[in-house]
Amino acid sequence: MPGAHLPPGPRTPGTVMKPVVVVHGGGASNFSSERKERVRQGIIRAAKMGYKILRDGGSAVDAVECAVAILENDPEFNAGCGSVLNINGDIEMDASIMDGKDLSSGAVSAVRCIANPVKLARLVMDKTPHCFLTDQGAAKFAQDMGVQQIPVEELITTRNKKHLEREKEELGAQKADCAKHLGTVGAVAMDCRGNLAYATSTGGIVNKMVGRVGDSPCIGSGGYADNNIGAISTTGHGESILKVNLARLALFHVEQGKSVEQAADLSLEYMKSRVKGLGGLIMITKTGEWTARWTSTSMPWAAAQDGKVYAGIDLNETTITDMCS
Ligand SMILES: NC(=O)C[C@H](N)C(=O)O
Repeated sequence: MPGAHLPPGPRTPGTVMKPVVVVHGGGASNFSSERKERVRQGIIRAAKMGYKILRDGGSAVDAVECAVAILENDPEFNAGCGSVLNINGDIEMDASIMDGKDLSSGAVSAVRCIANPVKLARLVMDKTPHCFLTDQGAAKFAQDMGVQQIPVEELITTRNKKHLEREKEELGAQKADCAKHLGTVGAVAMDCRGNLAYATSTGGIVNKMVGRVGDSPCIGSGGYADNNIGAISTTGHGESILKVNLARLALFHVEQGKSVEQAADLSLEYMKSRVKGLGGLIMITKTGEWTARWTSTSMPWAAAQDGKVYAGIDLNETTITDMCS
């Protein structure tokens, strides 16, 4: 069963916490078994790389940025290379990142022709007085920061071209089910100093209008991190997630004393009953409890802690392996 692992206890200054990273590959419908294996390998690789940073004493923010960048570079996931296409057959990507130590945040939306939107979001957080840059302003900032421009063709996969064609034939882009909203990526981490962070990155939803911005870059919807509560990254139908502020809603339940799993389920169920939205989330509380929960058909996820890697895609399917295997 994912989550509810032994909390390492409350933090006092100087206490060394047990680091943990949890990643997701987006709320999804069913995969072919061949693709499932590639997705599983990708998600486990990201968790292991994020954990390595934590184990070497790195920060939670560095770990989530690294894990999400790895998934952005993997064409199996809907973020960076592998992003779904909008109505014009173009790619517009959204990403955000947050440091739970001081609530500093960075986000970008509608960015094109860069490999790693999460790194641009990190630059917004670290190098500007703002939290969120969009479209042309974000593109200009990327240029000023020396972020390499790449041709959009490098981000577009054959699978996503076919996906858009199919979607246009079916004319089903506005459906609130999660089946079409695959593959957004996210990570949450706690470092050995007890700091929490999250990052989320996405190509959004297939056949979206030009300029459509989803939940993923919106602090409080696509994710949140506060050392005093927990860290969370969400996925699913963006319009539904925005309407209920899913990330902050789940952390509110944690603040009210709910367990990490209860908080996850209460917020996901609320989104389902109130706006018929499906999705999923990964979350770590300030005491180090973690979980991965979803109402979509499946959600690839992996967690790394204490030399072990936990992973799953479908409900009731968790594998536990040694980190070095
Ligand atoms: N797959 C996803 O999670 C999609 C993302 N939440 C969006 O609506 O932009």
